[in-house]
Order: sequence, then structure tokens, then C-alpha cells
Amino acid sequence: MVITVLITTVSVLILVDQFTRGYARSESETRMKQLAWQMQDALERGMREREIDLRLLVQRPSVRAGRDLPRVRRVFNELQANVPHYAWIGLANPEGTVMVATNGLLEGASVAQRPWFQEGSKGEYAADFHPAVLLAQKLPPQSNPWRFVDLSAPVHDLDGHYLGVVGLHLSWSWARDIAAKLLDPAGNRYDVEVIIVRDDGTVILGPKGMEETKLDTPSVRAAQAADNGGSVIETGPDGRRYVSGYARTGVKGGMKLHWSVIVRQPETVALAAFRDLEKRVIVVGALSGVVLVLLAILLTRRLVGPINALSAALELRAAGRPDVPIPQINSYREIQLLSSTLVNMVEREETYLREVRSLNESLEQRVAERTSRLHETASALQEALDQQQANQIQLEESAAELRAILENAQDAFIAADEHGHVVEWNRQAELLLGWPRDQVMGRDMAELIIPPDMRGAHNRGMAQFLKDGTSVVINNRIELQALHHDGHELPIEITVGHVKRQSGHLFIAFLHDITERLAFRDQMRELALTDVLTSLPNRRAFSDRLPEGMMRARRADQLLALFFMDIDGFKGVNDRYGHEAGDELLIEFARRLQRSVRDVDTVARLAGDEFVVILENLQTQEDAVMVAEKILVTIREPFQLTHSTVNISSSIGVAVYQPNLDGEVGPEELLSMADKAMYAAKRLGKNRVELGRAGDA
Ligand SMILES: Nc1nc2c(ncn2[C@@H]2O[C@H](COP(=O)(O)OP(=O)(O)OP(=O)(O)O)[C@@H](O)[C@H]2O)c(=O)[nH]1
Repeated sequence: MVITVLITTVSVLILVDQFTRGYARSESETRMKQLAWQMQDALERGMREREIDLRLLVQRPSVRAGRDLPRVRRVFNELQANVPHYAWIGLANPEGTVMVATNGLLEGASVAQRPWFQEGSKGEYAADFHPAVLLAQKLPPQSNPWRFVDLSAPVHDLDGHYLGVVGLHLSWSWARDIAAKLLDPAGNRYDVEVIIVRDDGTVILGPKGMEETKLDTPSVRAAQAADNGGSVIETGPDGRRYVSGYARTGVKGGMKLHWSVIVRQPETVALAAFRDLEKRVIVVGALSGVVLVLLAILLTRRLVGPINALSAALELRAAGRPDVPIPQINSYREIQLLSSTLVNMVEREETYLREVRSLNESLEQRVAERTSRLHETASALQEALDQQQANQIQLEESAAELRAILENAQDAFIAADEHGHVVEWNRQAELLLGWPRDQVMGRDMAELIIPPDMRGAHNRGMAQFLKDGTSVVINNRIELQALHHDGHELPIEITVGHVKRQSGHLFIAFLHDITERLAFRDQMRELALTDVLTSLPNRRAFSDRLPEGMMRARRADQLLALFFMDIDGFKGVNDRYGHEAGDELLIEFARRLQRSVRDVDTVARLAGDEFVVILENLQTQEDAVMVAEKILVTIREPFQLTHSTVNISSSIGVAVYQPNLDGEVGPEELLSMADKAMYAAKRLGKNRVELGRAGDA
């Protein structure tokens, strides 16, 4: 509390000091600024009066008449008597010779080279502060050296002829008087100085020693630059700090000479009054501080004493002395309230502690019971957890084994959930279908591997199964076309299984490529229908093709002819040239037959030397007979075999199927008809064609 009082007192003192110092400074600046303005105003007013004097002078008829020089001199002397600051008034003729002047001074002398004369001949002119050696010698000596400001103007006689120049030499004591009057009211007790500076920086009025030296201070620069006056705090060339007010003459017109007017006061003097006040404030502040600190100490003792007694009692109790009573203090209301509250609190706490202690005892017993029960439950739980962990490990191992088996299975393995999304895809599936596992997981299986034209059927089948559990695919081995990653289709055999899980249906499929198997099957089928010796279709193939051809003939309403042929005397070839030559002949015979008919026609070997030919798209029976005759001619050509040349002939029985006439005739009947016709040909001498008739069948 004491420190707070001290800090507050010092802070207030600093604040008051700062405020007072600022106030004193700004007061002083205002004062200097006003004095500078007053000085500037007085100078401008004085100069204006001198200009009026000059104007009146050059208008005076006595001056303009010019002839009565003593009279003119009297006029000049009168003016000088009225304004003693005029050191000299004179009139120079156009050649620059002084014709008349106050007290006859310089009369007859030449002023032709003087600026006041040269400039004054052209119009009103003011020459700035300057010494005048010639005139100074003629004037009585004075404490300050003679310095002047000149005013001049041309004079014209009453007829308007140029008469010469009137010059006024104003002594600088004029400005000194103005400055002295300005500072006079205070008797200049405050070290205030007036400085006038010409535009070239020369001090033309100022303290002793400064005049006619150059001065370049912030206030001079500010006065030269500013239209209005102002004030600054600056360091003078003598190193002292000054409060300076400044103003400038001739800014608003009227006065021709521009001077910077500086009025300054040492800062120490300006702030002297403030220093006194500051001292007083510090003394009063310090005394108040001491009083306040004493008061604070007293108050603190009174406030803190009872609190200390209370806290000592509390500390003893906290250190294990519950017998120490809380004192009841009645010194002031707040502490009385605090101590009685503490007494109540301590009593309540003791009661509470007693209750807690007894509760604790019963609780401890219950906790012991519960703990032992908890131990039992925990060990049972631990056992169950161990068991579950063992099961889990077993399950994970089984899953890993299963995954390894599936991964290394010969077949591709794919599993999908009930939404058809892929959930398993083994290595073989990658190889078979070209999709890497990580690109298919979670994707629609149907889109990946089922060709677009079969997807509809697949989706319908799935929906059906999920609805009523029926399916033609599940648990059956079926052959399908599957879609490869690169877009081509491949035949596969697939076995689809289904597992009903808690998390939904799971469809599993094993599939493998059956391209080779199908090729083999086609080859077998082809072999079963082909005659091994001649590579012609065999009897089985023929028995398929004849009904097909008859059906086409019916549809197109065209004729079909069936030739039944047998090589005449084939047995003799075998006997004479050997079985191999017989085989060779059969092969060549077959080739000639094939070459004799069109591609759409069928040549087949039924057995031994028996061949059949099916001719389709015929117009007339005669066409058929013509083809048969042509074949006979071809056959009669000698056969060049490896070791011999053989000449043979053939007998052909022709049966023609005319759909519109023989609608009821079947393949067997047609064959039988041709067979019979062939035997007829044999009977009739072989090497000929015989046309069968419907009735012969
Ligand atoms: N080389 C050979 N001979 C066969 C083959 N199949 C049957 N033969 C023989 O062909 C002969 C058929 O004789 P046939 O048609 O009965 O007698 P053929 O001498 O032709 O008398 P015609 O038919 O009345 O002129 C038999 O001797 C069969 O053993 C065969 O694949 N190769």
C-alpha cells in the first residue's frame, strides 16, 4: 500500500511537472510571437509614414518651383525638425549635384553614383540599411555609428519637367527607438532581444556585437520562408537555448524593404517562473507524499494486524494444531465479518470432517468387498478375453491359410458382395482377366468381367436369387464368355457358390479358361464327322447335311439332287495293285469329285468305294443328269498313282428332290432312291448315270 501511495504521488508530480513545463513553454512562445508581430507592425507603420512624408515633399509647390532654394531648404529643415530621425533631406538636380539640403549639408556635392539618386530618378525607391561615409563625417558623432535607410523619388516642376531627385536619409536610430519602445514596458527585465535581419542574412539591429554580422538560425530561416509569423525553440550561435518569435516585413505589400524580425528570450528566463512553480510543486508533493505514506502505514497496520492474527491461527491449525481457536476480532466491521465467517467455516469443516471420517470407514469396508468381487469378475473376464484372443488368432490363421490357398489356386477366384462389388480377386484372376487386384476391389464385378450383352441377364439372375433364392447359375458348373481387361472375350468355365453371412450375401466364383478345351472339343467333333482317308465328310456328316439341304430346297423352292456313286471294279484295283494303291485311288477319286461340283455342294464318302454328292439350287432334273455325266467323263480320265496308272469308271444313281412334288419324301427315302438308281446303272452295264424315280424308293 505504501509503495502504491509512493508511486501515485510521484506519478502525479511528474504529470503536473510535464503539464506545467509545456504550458510555460507555449506561453513564452506566444509572448515572443506577439512581440515579433508588434515589432514588424511598428516598422511597417513607421516606414509607411516616411513614404507619405516623401510623397508630400515631392508634391510641395515650393519644392517643385525649385528656384527659391533657401525656401526649399526651410521646408526640408522643418520636416527634419518634426522627424528628428531624418539625418539628411536633399534635392539633387538631374546631373546628380545636390542643389539644396538640410542645413546646407553636401550642397554642391555629386550624388550621381548613389543608388538612391539613380533609382529615385525612375520612381519611388527605398535603399536598405547601409552606412554613408560622406554624410557620416558631416553629421555630429553619436554612440552608435551612423547607419541609414534611404527613400527617394523624382520631382517634376509645375510644368511637369523633370527637376531632379529628392532623397531622405533616415537614421537607423529610428528602428532602435521602435525596438526600445517595444521592450520598454517591462524595462527589459526578461532579457528579451529584438533582432532585425536583412534578406542577405546580415543583422541590422540586434544585441551588441551581433550587428552587421551574419545570422543563420532556424527562426531567421522560418521568418524568410513564412508569410505569417510564428515561434520556435532554438539554439543560438552563442550556444544558448532561446524561445524565438519571428515575423517578416513587406509580406502584405506597402513596405518595400523585407526584414526578418526576431524577438527572442533565453529559455532559462522564459521558464524561470515555471522553475519556481516546479520547486514548490515538488516540495508540496513530497510533503503530501510523506503524509500519505504515514497514513498508509497506519491504515495498513490497522487493516493487516487482525488479518495477521487470523492467518496465524489458520496456519497453526493447518500445521496440525486443531486446538488453536480462530480469534473473534471486533476492530472494524469487515474484519469482524471475516473472523466470524472463518469461525463458522472452521466449525462446519470439523463437523464435515467427522462425518467424512465415519463415512470413510464404512466405505473402506464396502470398497474391500467390491474389490474382491471385482477381482473375481476381472479374472473371469481375463479368461474369456484370452479365449477370445486364441479364437481370434485361430480365425486369423485360418483366414490367412484360406487366402494363401486361394491365392495359389489353379483357378481364378473372385468374391463379390450382395451389391455385386468385388471383395476378393486372386492372382489367377489377375492373370486370367488382366485386371490387377488393387484396381478392381470394390468395383462392380459385372461391369468388369461380364460382356455387355450378357449383363442384363446377369443382373436379372442376381435380383431373382436375392428375391427368392433360386438360380440356374449358383452351385452349377457353367461355360460362359468373360470380358478381359483389354476388351476381348474369352470362354471360361465358372462355378459360383453362395455364402449367407451376418453382414450379407457373399458370392464366390472359381473360373478358368476353357479355350483349349473348346478347341479340342471342336477338333473331336470335326474328326467324328470326317472320313479319315479322303478327308471328305463321312456318313454321319452326310446324314446331317442331307436333311439340312432338303430344308433349304423346300424354303427356296428349288431342286436338290443326290448322287449315289460307286467305283466300277474297285475290288480289281485292290487285287491287282494292292490296298495302298486302292487307297490312293480313293483319295484322288474324292478330289476329282470335289473339283467337279460347286463349293455349296457336298461330296461325302459313305463307305468303301461308295460316295454321295448333294447338288443344291438346281432348276431342272436335266441339270442334275448333266453334272453326273460330266463327273463320269472326269472319272474316266486315267488316274496317275505312285506306282501305276489306273483307268476306272463309275456308276451314278441320281435322285432328284422336287419340294413341290415330293413334299413327303424324307432323306432316307431319297438316299434309297439314289442307291437303287445306282444299282440300276450297275445292272445296265456300269459307267453310266441312272435317274431314280419316286416310286423306286
Ligand atoms: N483299298 C481299299 N479297299 C477297300 C476299302 N474299303 C473297301 N474296300 C474294298 O473295295 C471292294 C469293294 O468292292 P465292290 O464294290 O463290292 O466290288 P467291285 O469290284 O467294285 O464291283 P462293282 O462295284 O460291282 O463294280 C472290296 O474288295 C473292299 O475290300 C478301302 O478303304 N480301301
